[in-house]
Amino acid sequence: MVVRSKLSRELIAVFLKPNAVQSFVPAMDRVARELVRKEWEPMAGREVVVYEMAKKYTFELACQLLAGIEDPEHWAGFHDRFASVLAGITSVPIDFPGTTFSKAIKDARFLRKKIGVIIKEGKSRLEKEENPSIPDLVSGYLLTPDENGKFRSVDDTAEKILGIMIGAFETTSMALTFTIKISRRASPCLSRGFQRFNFSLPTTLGALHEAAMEGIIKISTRVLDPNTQFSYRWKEWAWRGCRYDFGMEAIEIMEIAKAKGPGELLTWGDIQKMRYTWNVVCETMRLAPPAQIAFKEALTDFTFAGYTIPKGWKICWSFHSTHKDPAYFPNPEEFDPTRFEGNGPTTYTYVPFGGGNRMCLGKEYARQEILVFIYNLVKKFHRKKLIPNDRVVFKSPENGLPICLTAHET
Ligand code: HEM
Repeated sequence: MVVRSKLSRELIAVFLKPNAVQSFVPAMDRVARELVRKEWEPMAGREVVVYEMAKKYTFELACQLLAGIEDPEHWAGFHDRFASVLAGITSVPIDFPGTTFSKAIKDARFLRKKIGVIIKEGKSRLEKEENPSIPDLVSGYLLTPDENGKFRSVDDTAEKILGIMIGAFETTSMALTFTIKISRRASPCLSRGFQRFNFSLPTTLGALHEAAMEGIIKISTRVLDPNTQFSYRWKEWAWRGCRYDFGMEAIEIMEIAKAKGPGELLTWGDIQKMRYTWNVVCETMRLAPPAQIAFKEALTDFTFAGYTIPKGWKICWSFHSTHKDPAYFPNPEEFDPTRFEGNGPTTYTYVPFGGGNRMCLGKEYARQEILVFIYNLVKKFHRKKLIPNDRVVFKSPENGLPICLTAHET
């Protein structure tokens, strides 16, 4: 059993390794653009709920890129069932009609069956191919034998795929929702500046200047000189100067957008340029970790804060406590993405993806899908929170973070 789960981990690790998932960026962008066209643009000026937008996007990606589902639209109706299974994992385990746990069991059974059908289709397709490729995780499972040289059963594969889809979809949706909740809105001045100056250096500086004049931000006068070369250093100053109140991520996103031809999809190279945006997301996940705990096993006896933990005990590690420790994060309640500049936090102090040999395998996949979503949102729209202080109940905003989108003028 242990060997099998190790093998399974290796298989997922190969599929999700950073240089393998790089090729997913255009596909992620295509899905996001479709959502912009079909769902977000028609809602301009009306209420949209960020958590729902994020779930739809991450779920569609999980269907296409992990499970190899070709008609994610058909599957869209099932994402409540995924949410139900997730709720069951953290519920009181009483299997009695009407309980969350009991509903989760039923929904898991339903989904396993549905995934099973996809797997069977994948299997017959792979059997017909002479040199079958591995375009998704399902194919990976079906084509890789276990330690006894046997291929996995449909049920076993369905179980694994269901687990990964659930883990992948909820955490990422949560990270996206909180990023929109916590990070500041892009200032209308910034966007006016973008339009007026066609996104160039004077744009940025002009927009910053305008924002400073309107009292939205406070920045050094040196940054405001529109004749200065827009070097990395300037950008850094601008970033520090406006201190994320400004939605600085919008600047780098607009610069990427400006360099793209019409219809040209994002690439991994573009994702690499979104450094500030990723710092904003990292800082959001520090304050609101999407997965809040992890279980670890003590490999030796050890003493912590006066308590002796014997070898073999299971330990519940709270990411919140680690992330709010002022020894590692001065003014821990302050939202400050600059903490992630340079080498960033020291090892095991920033752990939204866990740590050690069971650390999240989907970290790079998650980074890409989060940045692609933010790129598409920020590039197209201003956003206004409709309930600015939407209360966080348990671990998500009570109302899912309703916002109003307004398309940038073109
Ligand atoms: C923001 C998004 C995500 C967060 C915050 C997150 C967080 C985590 C955490 C905390 C763990 C447990 C680590 C530990 O015990 O030390 C984990 C495990 C895992 N995650 Fe993620 N995750 C995210 C997205 C994803 C995605 C998108 C995928 C797949 C595409 C994924 C696949 C996995 C897998 C396979 C494991 C199990 C690793 C193992 O047990 O060996 N995760 N994740």
